[in-house]
Formats: sequence, C-alpha cells, structure tokens
Amino acid sequence: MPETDSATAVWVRGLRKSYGTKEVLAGLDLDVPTGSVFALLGPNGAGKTTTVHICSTLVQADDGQVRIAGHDLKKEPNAVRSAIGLTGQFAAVDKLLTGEENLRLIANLRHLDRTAARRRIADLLELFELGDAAKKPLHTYSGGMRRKLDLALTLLDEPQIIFLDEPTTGLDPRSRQTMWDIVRDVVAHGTTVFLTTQYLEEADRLADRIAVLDGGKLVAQGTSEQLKARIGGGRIELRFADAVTLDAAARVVPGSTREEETLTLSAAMDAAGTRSIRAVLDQLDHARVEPLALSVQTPNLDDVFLALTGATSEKEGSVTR
Ligand SMILES: Nc1ncnc2c1ncn2[C@@H]1O[C@H](COP(=O)(O)OP(=O)(O)OP(=O)(O)O)[C@@H](O)[C@H]1O
Repeated sequence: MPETDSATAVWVRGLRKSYGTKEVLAGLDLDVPTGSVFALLGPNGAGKTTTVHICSTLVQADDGQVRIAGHDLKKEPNAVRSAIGLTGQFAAVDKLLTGEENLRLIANLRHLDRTAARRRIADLLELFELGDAAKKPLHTYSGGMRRKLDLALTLLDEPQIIFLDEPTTGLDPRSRQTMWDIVRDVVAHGTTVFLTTQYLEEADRLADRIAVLDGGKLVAQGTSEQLKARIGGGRIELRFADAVTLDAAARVVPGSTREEETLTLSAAMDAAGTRSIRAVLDQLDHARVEPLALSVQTPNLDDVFLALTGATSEKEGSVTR
C-alpha cells in the first residue's frame, strides 16, 4: 500500500521522465501535506514544468508512482483531474468578453450550479480586486490582471489542490505582491498550493516546504529555515574605530577574518546563531575591546541555492538563465 492518506495532497515516488536521450526527471520523491504551500524551486530547465504536467495528467511519466488527493494518477486520472486546478490552461478564453463573462462561460462549461456559480464569481472578483475590470473586455487587461483572472478561473470549482507554474514570472513587484496575498488567502481557505518558481524570495515568503530541483533531481527539501540551516548560521560582523582595536579584537576572537580597509572583523556563527554572538561579545568584553558596530549576516535562500545547485541568482532573487 502506498503511504498516503488525506493528510498528503501530493505523493510522488521514483518519478522518471526522459525526452529522447535527455533525462528530465531522474527519480523524484515528493510529499506535499494537505493545506500547505509547497514550492518546487529550480533554475531553467530543471524539470519543474514537467513535474507539474505529469502530476496534473497532461504528460505521462516513464516510471514512478503518483497519488494526488489520495487518487492514483494512472488508475484514476479523472478523479485526479476533478481534484486539481492548473493555471495557464485558459489560452482559449475569449478576449472580446469581459472578465466576468469569461468566468460565467467557464462555470457553464463545467456545469456548475447556476446560483452557486454566481456567488462564487462575485466572491472571486472581490478577492482578486477585479471589481471594475470585471466589466471590461479581456483585451484591455494588463499581464497582471490576466494572471489574476487565470487563477480565478482555476479556482471556480474550488479544487482541493492547485498547481501554479511560475505564477509571478514577468509580473511587476506590485502585481507579484497581490498574487502572493491571493495565494495566502486561498491556502487560508484550505486549498493546497503546489507552485513552481525561479524566485527564491517567492519560495521563502510563501512556502511551508521547499524542494530544490536541479538537473531532474532533488538536491534539498525542507522549510526555508531548514534549508538555510544546512549551509550554516551565517556570520557576525564587527566594525572597529581603528587598526589597533581591530588588531586586539582579531587576537581574542578565534577563527575570525579581518578586513583592514573597512576595519571589520567577521566570524562564523553556529547554526543556532545566538550562542556565538554571545561568545564573541563576551570575548571582546573580557579583553576590554569595544566594537563600533555589530551586524549579523544570516544566510538567505540565494546562498542556499548557490551552495546546492551552483547556479547564480539575479538581483530580485531569481535564478539566471
Ligand atoms: N515536450 C518536450 N520535448 C522535448 N524536451 C522537452 C519537452 N518538454 C520539456 N523538455 C525539456 O526538458 C527539460 C526540463 O523542462 P521543464 O520545462 O520541465 O523545466 P523547468 O524547470 O520548468 O524550466 P523553465 O523554468 O525553463 O520552465 C528542458 O531541458 C526542456 O527542454
């Protein structure tokens, strides 16, 4: 018996997929708890979209087991389809119709109860702050508004699990923030969110658990705190008034590195952080050396990503192509 129950929304074991001689997924295992946000993080071509397409029945895997909302992907594809929502599937929306008309159209196509659909559409338009825009034709929508409508269409029939493939790629910072607020709201209402992203910040802000995919393999999985802890506790940096004090400090803080130009001393912290800060300050105090300033450099997901995949990241926390 596969180890799944209602507490596991997405359960993946040994997932494999190749295109020709190119191995895209090389035996992937994933566990996404029900009601959580899971981020599959990886650089371009890592296999994120392929994973989402397999889990949502659009692409067939070569090998492996997948259960979505407790349903076996191979044996019960229809049950899987009715449990999930996938964004980016509405290329066929009518650009001459308004946002609201498109929502009604899709609600009809999915045979949703008329009264319930009307209420649901009103709720979604409010949640997505599409109020005024809802009455305007789609061709007047910005990229951010279209993305919101796409997600609203996905949420129409209240799927248990939604797959968001790079939901904020190409959006400006404000639209990205709105999207994040919506995702949080959706999760607060009990939906499980499986998202893929190249933005480390997005995974850090939204996800309960993050899996880092590189070259078709998971190179790490855990909470953002656990991932950060994997690469150590960061550094404590101390600035001094002059070279003599810096020199004295360097002598009492073991394993520290100094930079003469900026008169700073830097020492590694342990994973918990706090203990070494206290130890360093005690050592300085004991030697009667007073720092001018103290700062703590904790590792961020960029550091984790770099350490795990060797990929570099862009300014906004995204991975370079
Ligand atoms: N239908 C296909 N035929 C051949 N190769 C494919 C196909 N789909 C994907 N690939 C290849 O599989 C690899 C993984 O693609 P995938 O789209 O899953 O990556 P990704 O992590 O989503 O990257 P991106 O961020 O660029 O979308 C890429 O090298 C891609 O070229």
